[in-house]
Amino acid sequence: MIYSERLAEIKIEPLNEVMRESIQDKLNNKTKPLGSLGQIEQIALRIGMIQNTLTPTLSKPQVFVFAGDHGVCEEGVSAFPQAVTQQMVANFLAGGAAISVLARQHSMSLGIVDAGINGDVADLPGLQNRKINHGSRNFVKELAITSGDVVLALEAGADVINAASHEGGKVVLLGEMGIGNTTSAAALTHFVTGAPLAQCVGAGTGLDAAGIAHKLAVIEKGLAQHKAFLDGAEKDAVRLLSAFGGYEIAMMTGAYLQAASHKMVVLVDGFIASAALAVATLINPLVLDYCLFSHGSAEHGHGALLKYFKRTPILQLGMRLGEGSGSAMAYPLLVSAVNILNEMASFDEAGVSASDR
Ligand SMILES: O=C(O)c1ccc[n+]([C@@H]2O[C@H](COP(=O)([O-])O)[C@@H](O)[C@H]2O)c1
Ligand SMILES: Cc1cc2nc[nH]c2cc1C
Repeated sequence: MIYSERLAEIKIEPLNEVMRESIQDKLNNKTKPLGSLGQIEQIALRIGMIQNTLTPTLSKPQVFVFAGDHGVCEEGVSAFPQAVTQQMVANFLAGGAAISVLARQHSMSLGIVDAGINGDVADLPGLQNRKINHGSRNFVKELAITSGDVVLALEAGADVINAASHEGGKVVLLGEMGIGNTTSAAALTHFVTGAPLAQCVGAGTGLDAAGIAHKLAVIEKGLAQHKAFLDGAEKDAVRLLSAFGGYEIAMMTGAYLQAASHKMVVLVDGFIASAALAVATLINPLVLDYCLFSHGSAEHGHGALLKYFKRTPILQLGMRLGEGSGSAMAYPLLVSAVNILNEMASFDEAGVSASDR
């Protein structure tokens, strides 16, 4: 599936299996019982394989939060009003949001990207303007995004990462902000994973049981609306994003692909960030090799995505905020994993007796 020349240029290399064995050997020879650092060892292994080295480094972690609005909000699918998207964007830039605090704590740069906010926010200092539209359209009534605009969004996401890579970044954390986006993400999750829709729909920002039932009914209407459009192309990334949106999700999809092509370590955030990655796997499944899953989101549908990826998240903290906040929480563990691989003594070096079994 080639959507544009720009996207066709994004090539992702498979990881080097020979390096897997060398890193595993190095980990096995550290002064500890075999496998005793559990998942930290798998994190070190993946980062080493991504960078194709026994001595990986994690310089310049960069967080990007992609923000966009969703026309389907007019169906009453979120506990919060749409205006919160742009209000939170102002909060990110002013330094008062959760991701602002965490990015400061870990000395990460924080880039906020207007992917499709429904408001005139161009005057907000520091905002990256990649706006394609003032929000997606209501997918219950029409296509959320034209196919042409989906391609533009994929390309814009890739461009954001290209710029980050030119600055020497080796690690990216992709987050999002968009009132209503768990509704889009639920529809996408259903199509990509094949899980029943009810397993993909949850409370989002805080719906009660009646609210969730209404949200499910709204998405079912959307599925019926786009049945003909998707017929025979249920796993076509551009058609799926066109049917259900949103701009920030499509930009993240492009960003994941470009980050993997640059061999960056990619930290995947919660439900919406994972849904965007799931769509990216339809374009190139190798993208997954470059990703670490920061946390299991409390949003109901995240389980279906993690099952589809066949991967275990690093943290289980009951989080469901978005913004890249789970990834920022998990980042210090990546630093620990890399330090273990680089600095911990081997049995030989430390003169410690290895296991005789
Ligand atoms: O990342 C998650 O797992 C997550 C789960 C639930 C909600 N959110 C955030 O909440 C917003 C979407 O929720 P909603 O109810 O408006 O669809 C959006 O801004 C997301 O960043 C994020
Ligand atoms: C306040 C608020 C902050 C958020 N951050 C990400 N999604 C969000 C949704 C709401 C409602």
